[in-house]
Amino acid sequence: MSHDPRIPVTLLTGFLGSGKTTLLNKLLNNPGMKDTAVVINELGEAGLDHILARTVESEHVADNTVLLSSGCLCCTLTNELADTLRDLFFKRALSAIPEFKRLVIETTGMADPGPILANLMNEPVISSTYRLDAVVVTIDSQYGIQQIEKHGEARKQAAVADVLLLTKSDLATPEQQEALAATLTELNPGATQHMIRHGEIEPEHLIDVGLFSQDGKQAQPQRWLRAPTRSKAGRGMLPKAVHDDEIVSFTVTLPKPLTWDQLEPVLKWLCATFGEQLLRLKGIIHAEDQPAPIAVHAVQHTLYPPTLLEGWDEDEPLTRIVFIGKGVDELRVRDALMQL
Ligand SMILES: Nc1nc2c(ncn2[C@@H]2O[C@H](COP(=O)(O)OP(=O)(O)OP(=O)(O)O)[C@@H](O)[C@H]2O)c(=O)[nH]1
Repeated sequence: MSHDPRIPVTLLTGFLGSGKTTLLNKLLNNPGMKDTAVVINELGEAGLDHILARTVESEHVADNTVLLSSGCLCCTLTNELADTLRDLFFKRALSAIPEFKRLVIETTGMADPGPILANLMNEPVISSTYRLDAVVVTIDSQYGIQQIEKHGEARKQAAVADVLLLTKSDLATPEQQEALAATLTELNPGATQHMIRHGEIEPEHLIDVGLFSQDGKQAQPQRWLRAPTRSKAGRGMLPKAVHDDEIVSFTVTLPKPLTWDQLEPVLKWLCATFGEQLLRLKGIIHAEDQPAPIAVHAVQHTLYPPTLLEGWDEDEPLTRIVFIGKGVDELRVRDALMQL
């Protein structure tokens, strides 16, 4: 287990028209974002030119911008995403393009983030050179609730987010804004929420918000996990019943330290059991056989190698594992973990 030198990736997604491109344009014009490579996935050829023109205002970014336009990253283009990321990495290594320090991937509005995340993390060359920093999701303040209710894609996007951006706040009433914030808190209590207009937000809220910051130092694991120190429901309380297709997010807090050797098989079993239903798993583990806390991460069937963190930044070390899934049986998960 070691610190992570890989290139951080921000996955920017959000429903059709929710403000992804507006946000990206603003971000890329921020001086703090100058060493950024960008992969943009648009459905169809239409609109590419104007996006290109708007996005690539700085030459630095122009060289490092790739457009994938013949399909959607989550369905037809998964290999192309892998090829593109590999290509960018090798060009960077050969100094054929300006050295970039981070990558932003903008998906189409109908993208299912699950397969994209799995692709990012499962392809060996990609996962050895890039690491997911955060999933940033834009949600239209006016129409977001309707879109989440009607479209599974919008719901999944919001559920896996680390950062939720409630866009177009100038177009929504205070009631709409409050209702959307409450809906999102219920769907994804662990994500941070920011209300924005015209894509304006400081990059520090979206970039390097994962486990490690740009200078290679550990960022804030607590912020990365975004799980309450104490489960709101309290230990031992029964979780709500869920429908098979409902996206749930819950945190399991373990009462005592354990060893990685004890925990790993159970996490692998959970990944194998829930597979595609498990959109994301993130955890900070108090392992008594390790000198410091460890961070774990899983997507669908895959559990990733754990990372050793620097130390606890809270008084009482506590194992917390966040599950985000569709139809994941919370009771079964708690049962399996509590038996440790
Ligand atoms: N009034 C207002 N309009 C906004 C705001 N943010 C974005 N828009 C407009 O909303 C429309 C859609 O924004 P885009 O940034 O293109 O949205 P997108 O998510 O990239 O759209 P797709 O690529 O189609 O999924 C554009 O006309 C933007 O100018 C905002 O804060 N306020």
